[in-house]
Amino acid sequence: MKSYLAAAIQMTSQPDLEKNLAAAEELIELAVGKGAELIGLPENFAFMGAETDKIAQSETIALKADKFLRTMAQRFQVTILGGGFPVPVTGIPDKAYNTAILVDGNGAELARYQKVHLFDVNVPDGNTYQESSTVMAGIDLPPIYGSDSLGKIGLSICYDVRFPELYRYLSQQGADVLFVPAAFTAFTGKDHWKVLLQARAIENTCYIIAPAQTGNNYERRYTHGHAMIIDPWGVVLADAGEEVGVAIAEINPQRLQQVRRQMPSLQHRVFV
Ligand SMILES: O=C(O)CNC(=O)[C@H](CS)NC(=O)CCC(=O)C(=O)O
Repeated sequence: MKSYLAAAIQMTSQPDLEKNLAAAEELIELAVGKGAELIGLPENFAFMGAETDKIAQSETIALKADKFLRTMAQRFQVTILGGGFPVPVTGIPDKAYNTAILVDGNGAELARYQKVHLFDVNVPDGNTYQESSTVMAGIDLPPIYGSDSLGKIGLSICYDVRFPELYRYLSQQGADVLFVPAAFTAFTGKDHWKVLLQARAIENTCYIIAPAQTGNNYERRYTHGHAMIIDPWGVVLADAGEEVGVAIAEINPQRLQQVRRQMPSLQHRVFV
């Protein structure tokens, strides 16, 4: 593993696939221009809109998002995480998996994860979130991709961040870098987002790359923003604020080793 720059992209995706992919392309280009070699796009990067619209278009979204990620990774010779887009479930027409994929500079898929924890929560922001009405929950623990140059990369999506056992599993498998692409609500995000991410970084002594949605995506849906990269000590290295943009920071294996020497808590686990 070498030192390199990673990017957490922040966007305001809307119910418009082509528009979102065009915006994502610009932001990827911006990140590449700044030297990023590992780039994450947020949950719902390709489409963010009413659940019924999303499911109606899921076949097209799945095909185009997949192709887009491969094309971008190849064109810019970088590794890209597509932080969550709907992939239809065979035989069940009204359901899709909320899927994240990691692709390399050859356009090859390295890892795939289907979101396990679904956001069925009545947030006091005027919205009821019932993700399970259109999303099929994944049943498998997330994968880790071991890259010689970028380190061991673990996947997760958004609401998963509230379930520390998932990240404990990933760190036990040797993860160095944990992706948490999200579309956190503005309401929960203001109090929970940064704290949860820092906790996952500190307790697992891993880097966290957390791409995010921000602003008013559609109707009454407001997302929190603050795409960020956090180091294994819990220090926020970069924070995209609330505007569309990119948070960029160095992923450094020496820093990982240093923190793991200074705080060897992973070696002191008793139960899991
Ligand atoms: O809002 C939308 O339209 C799109 N959102 C999403 O796709 C997903 C599932 S509904 N959002 C979350 O998981 C938010 C979690 C969260 O905010 C928390 O854990 O507090």
